[in-house]
Amino acid sequence: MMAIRELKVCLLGDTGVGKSSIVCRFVQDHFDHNISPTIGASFMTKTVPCGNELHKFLIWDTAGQERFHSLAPMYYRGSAAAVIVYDITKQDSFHTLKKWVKELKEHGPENIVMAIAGNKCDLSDIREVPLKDAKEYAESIGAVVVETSAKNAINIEELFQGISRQIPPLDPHENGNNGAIKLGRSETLAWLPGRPAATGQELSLEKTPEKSAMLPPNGLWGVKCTWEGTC
Ligand SMILES: Nc1nc2c(ncn2[C@@H]2O[C@H](COP(=O)(O)OP(=O)(O)OP(=O)(O)O)[C@@H](O)[C@H]2O)c(=O)[nH]1
Repeated sequence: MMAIRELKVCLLGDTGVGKSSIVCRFVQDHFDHNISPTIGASFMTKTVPCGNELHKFLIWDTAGQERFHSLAPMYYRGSAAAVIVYDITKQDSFHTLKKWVKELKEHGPENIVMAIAGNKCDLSDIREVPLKDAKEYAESIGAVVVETSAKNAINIEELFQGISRQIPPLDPHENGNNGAIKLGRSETLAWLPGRPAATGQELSLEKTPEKSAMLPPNGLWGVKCTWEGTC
């Protein structure tokens, strides 16, 4: 049995830190020296295995330029995870990262997984942000942290694997109060686009409309689950 989960992920951070380059490396294994600044946001997907599940990342790469800041809530709202990127050669970008974390804590989804990427680690000879500082900060906010290089394909897969590991697995054999949903053969949970579902909210099952399931206590963050095979 394999569950496919769609996980909305957004990338946030200063302009020029390498958000688009990270996504491009992860999805297409490609690096473009002349990549243009993002206008608004761009969208890509990639599916990776995680234990007994497949995680389909729905990746929203936001524009880092200040004039686009007000659009960000559209992308982090309903996200299962946020990748907040700074450039290890620019201390300012690390300050901006802290502002994003504050905004996420105040206005983002309650259970959002935060992953910090210190990008451009191929330029460590001109680094301004010590890895130790990033690790201490990440620990203080309970975030995953890794230094990456989109250019040299360092730790890009690991960054997304780190997110996957933080997403609690769904257990189709549990039910009710302890947090999972029992589904029959080939049943599909309704998609809850763009908003976390409330605790205990009822979901209709698309293929068996007479049945319903209760959401786990911590909500599902807009996750669509397709169970294949027999439960
Ligand atoms: N040396 C090095 N350069 C990188 C790396 N990642 C990105 N760059 C370069 O940094 C510049 C900005 O990269 P982008 O991916 O456009 O940055 P961004 O954060 O998406 O920028 P916005 O779209 O404006 O928010 C480009 O010239 C990239 O080629 C990296 O890992 N190492």
